[in-house]
Amino acid sequence: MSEQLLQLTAEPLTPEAFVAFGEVIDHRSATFFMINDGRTRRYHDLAKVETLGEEARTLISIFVSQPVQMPLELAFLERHPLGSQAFVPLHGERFVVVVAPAGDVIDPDQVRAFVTDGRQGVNYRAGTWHAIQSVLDREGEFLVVDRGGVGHNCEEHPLALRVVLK
Ligand SMILES: NC(=O)N[C@@H](O)C(=O)O
Ligand code: NI
Repeated sequence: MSEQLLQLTAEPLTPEAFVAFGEVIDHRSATFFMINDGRTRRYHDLAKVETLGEEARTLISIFVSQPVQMPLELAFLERHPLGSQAFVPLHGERFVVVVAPAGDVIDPDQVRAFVTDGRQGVNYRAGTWHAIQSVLDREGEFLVVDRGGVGHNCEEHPLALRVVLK
């Protein structure tokens, strides 16, 4: 039996809409305190880095990704059970975010699609199902913070998806 194609329209990303999946990394919606003799605003602790399991450690990487074409056709979502994963654009790149709540089965009714505004990053909570990075418009460079260590930390869940922008 062919798998049902799930069609989604990407909504503008907001911290409130994303709360079930992790955090939106965006200083514009955050508080700060002054440091460096009043020269720097520190927008502190914007997202929770999770690193679980044997020899777990935090990795800082750079992803340079080619843009996706819309509508975005996806065949699976993935999850990282042993750690969070954050993506922060380095040059104002917009990207598409597709997520579903953690759990061993994905309920199609709970899958959500978002589009960022170029100033936002995301931090997927450990176990949150998500599409692989999907940058729009042009080649994108992202700072990525996620988990290294022993153990398998990337699982896929087949799901036929088509995502459109409004
Ligand atoms: N595999 C990898 O490092 N990246 C993916 O997890 C992704 O979410 O893009
Ligand atoms: Ni991932």
